[in-house]
Amino acid sequence: MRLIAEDLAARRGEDLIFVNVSFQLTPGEAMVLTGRNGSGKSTLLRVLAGLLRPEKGSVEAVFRDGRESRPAREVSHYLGHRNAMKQELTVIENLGFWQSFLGDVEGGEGRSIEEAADMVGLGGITHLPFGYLSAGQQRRFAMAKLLVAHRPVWILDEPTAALDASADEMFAGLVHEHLANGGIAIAATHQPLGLKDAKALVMKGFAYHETEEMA
Ligand SMILES: Nc1ncnc2c1ncn2[C@@H]1O[C@H](COP(=O)(O)OP(=O)(O)OP(=O)(O)O)[C@@H](O)[C@H]1O
Repeated sequence: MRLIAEDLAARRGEDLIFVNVSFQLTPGEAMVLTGRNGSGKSTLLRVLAGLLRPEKGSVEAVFRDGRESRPAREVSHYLGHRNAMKQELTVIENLGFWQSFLGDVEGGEGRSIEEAADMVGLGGITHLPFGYLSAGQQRRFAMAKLLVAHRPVWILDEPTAALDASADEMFAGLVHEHLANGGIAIAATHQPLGLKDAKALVMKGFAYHETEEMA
């Protein structure tokens, strides 16, 4: 599978936020978005995830040498600033909802909820209401959402902001494993996240730099 974005432009309110964004990613590749506050990183990630309609352009997952394609959103996980979990439901209920709502994309299988909880370092507390947990624990369980359904593209908006170093390291491990298994990751992040060989896309509003290997 390849992820192909062609000539994307997006508008927020009256303003065009960016234009002419194109890139291609293949299995195992990652891309990091950088750029000053307000340059459009979150906006681009929301367009890729299908949460915002682009003003122009398309982003598609292409299979079988281009003979088949699907909108990127159908093969993507989106981890945004918010955790997207209900406070009054338990962790099992929250993750169970996402597991059945997202479903597995052909070619892989999601983990069980307990296995995903172990992988984010929080096995054994999935019976608790989400709202009882600390902010760091809540974020770790939001990350577990990526594991309970198989989706080859991970779209990550500041996934580890405000987390401690051990959570950074744990998440870098998850992303690394995802890439090693042929996944794709696109992230706006100031943390390295094990993405040192990632492509870089520098958002500059209307102008932006071509993708390039990060130094
Ligand atoms: N819902 C909205 N309505 C109108 N304008 C918006 C909306 N959301 C964001 N914007 C504007 O779009 C521009 C890009 O915002 P965006 O959140 O994509 O930037 P960013 O690069 O992710 O910033 P940061 O690094 O601060 O997270 C900003 O000028 C912002 O004010």
